[in-house]
Amino acid sequence: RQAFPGIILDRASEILQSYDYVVVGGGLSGLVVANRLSEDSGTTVLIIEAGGFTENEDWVTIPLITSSNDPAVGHGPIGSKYDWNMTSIPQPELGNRSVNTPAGKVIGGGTVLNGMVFNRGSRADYDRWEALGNPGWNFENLLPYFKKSEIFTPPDLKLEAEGWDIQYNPAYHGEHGHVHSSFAPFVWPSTRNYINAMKELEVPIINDAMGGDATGAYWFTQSVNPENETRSTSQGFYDPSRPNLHLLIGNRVTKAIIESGKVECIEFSAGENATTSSVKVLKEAILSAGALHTPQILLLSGIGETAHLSSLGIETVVDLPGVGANYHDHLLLFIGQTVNVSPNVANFSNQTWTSEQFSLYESEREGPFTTLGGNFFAFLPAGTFSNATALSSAATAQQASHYLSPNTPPTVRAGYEAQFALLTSDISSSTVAYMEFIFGDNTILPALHQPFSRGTVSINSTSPFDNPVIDPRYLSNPLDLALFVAGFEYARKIRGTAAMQEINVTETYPGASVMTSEQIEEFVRGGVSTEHHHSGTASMLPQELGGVVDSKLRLYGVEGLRIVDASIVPMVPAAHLQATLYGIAEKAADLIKSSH
Ligand SMILES: Cc1cc2nc3c(=O)[nH]c(=O)nc-3n(C[C@H](O)[C@H](O)[C@H](O)COP(=O)(O)OP(=O)(O)OC[C@H]3O[C@@H](n4cnc5c(N)ncnc54)[C@H](O)[C@@H]3O)c2cc1C
Repeated sequence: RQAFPGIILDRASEILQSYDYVVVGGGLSGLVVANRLSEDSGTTVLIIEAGGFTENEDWVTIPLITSSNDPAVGHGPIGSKYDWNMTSIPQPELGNRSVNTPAGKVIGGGTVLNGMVFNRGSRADYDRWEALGNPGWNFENLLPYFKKSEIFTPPDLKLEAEGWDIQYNPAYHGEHGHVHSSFAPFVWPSTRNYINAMKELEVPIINDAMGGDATGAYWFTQSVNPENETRSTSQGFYDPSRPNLHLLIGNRVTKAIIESGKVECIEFSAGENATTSSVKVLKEAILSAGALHTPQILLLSGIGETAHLSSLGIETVVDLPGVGANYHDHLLLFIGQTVNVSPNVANFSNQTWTSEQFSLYESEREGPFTTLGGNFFAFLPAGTFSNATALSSAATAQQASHYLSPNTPPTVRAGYEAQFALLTSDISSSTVAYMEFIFGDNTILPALHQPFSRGTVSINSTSPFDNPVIDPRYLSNPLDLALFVAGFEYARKIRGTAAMQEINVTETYPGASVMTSEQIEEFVRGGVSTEHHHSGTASMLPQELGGVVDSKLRLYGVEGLRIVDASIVPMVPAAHLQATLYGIAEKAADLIKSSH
């Protein structure tokens, strides 16, 4: 082979001895960073990814199938060979349930598994990052990067002809990026009732929520390529024609070797019994293994809290107590319902109808197979769906870090206190959303978007082939449970509106057996699951606040090592995470380029 064939490599022996940049993980963030760094043909870049490529199976690419777990339409990639198939440790506040925590083990990472909701949070969600000590990390500064990543397509005129009033503002969108954002060409008829229900409840309808005004109800885009109505992933950022970009698949990074405070090499291996190889880093290594694996790699490299490292016999290279701390996530709750309007998702139980719709998708790229089951969601401030005054008093009465794990390091505690102050004061804000309400025909799912609880990702083995220990400590702060109870009750209020009653929206699960606050609490504990927005496990924060990276995403204490993935997010925004991460990775690439 030539020295730089620009190919996908599946054997360690084929790679060069050294690269300017080694990117760990070819998921969402890793592929964006690798793309931008390799734009300069004189710069050499290697990506090392544990998984491989998909074969563009229907269950990965067709929006309805891939985002569904409805046996009538088929199962998506969760639980498949493209998933790491991990679970959390038992969660005491969830009745000791372990929660499934799917994560992409594939080129494209989570973007191959995800539900394709593509939206951004409110201005205030991002401005908080700057307030926590990260200069330049605010909405205004991020917007150009959000736009840079995106290939936006306006709604099809057909939707307007059908009477759907979908507005957009071109100033908030980009057209020259590599991930598609588009509106599904099909809208379930019940959406009209949802929209009217929101109006009835005086929830603002936002014309285009991508511009930082995102508290209210709105149409959202999907990461779907409108030309063929198939999933658009971060693989769009992978350019195989570049000879200076190498991609090694099927290999797991086992650790970073640090000498005299600088990254020297990245070690990797194809399997537990395979040999370990290493590649020299000339400029920087970028960890983009995701919020569940990046802390594992750091800990295996001797970067973390000394007490944790020494309990496993790992020598400390950098004592950084924030590694694996500040874990937080959005949680959601399934509540079942039926609607009486035609068609609705219950039609999928009719095989003939489903086959007809599938044929329509195959021939015209139209119909319900182009959607995720819903196109219009609400992101609401606490004051809209709960008694914000009571919640605010309860938060104010709390000692900020009382509900953290007792062995939380002091710097992490201090960082949480700063976040807690923001979470508490924003309960009364009208521009910060605390819960999302996902609408579909068979459910209204409340999802917690400003969690007060914090957990950890750690390790209990020195083998890089063992899974990390995921302890989200879901609902460990009782304010999260209180928010859920209010969210559950608000979902009933939505169902009770005249607009929803026009189509007889009826709760089928849990139904009348769950009425009191205590019963709702029990239902929440038994039912919540992850919305897959794991964040914060290597937070961008000042070191005295438990930070792992600085505002240029450089790891404290090591030269030439940056982190670019969901683990740097210090406080998760009230939005599904991918659109935010695409923007972060774009900004990170510029930060890296400007320092060399
Ligand atoms: C089931 C599911 C549904 C979701 N739904 C939505 C949604 O609808 N909308 C939305 O906005 N977001 C959604 N998300 C979230 C979003 O996809 C993730 O937040 C995002 O993919 C995280 O990006 P990342 O770069 O941090 O990590 P990832 O995209 O997870 O990439 C990490 C990559 O690193 C690789 N890796 C890990 N460890 C190693 C190692 N040791 N060596 C080599 N490679 C390694 C992994 O295989 C993976 O490819 C969903 C996620 C999931 C899992």
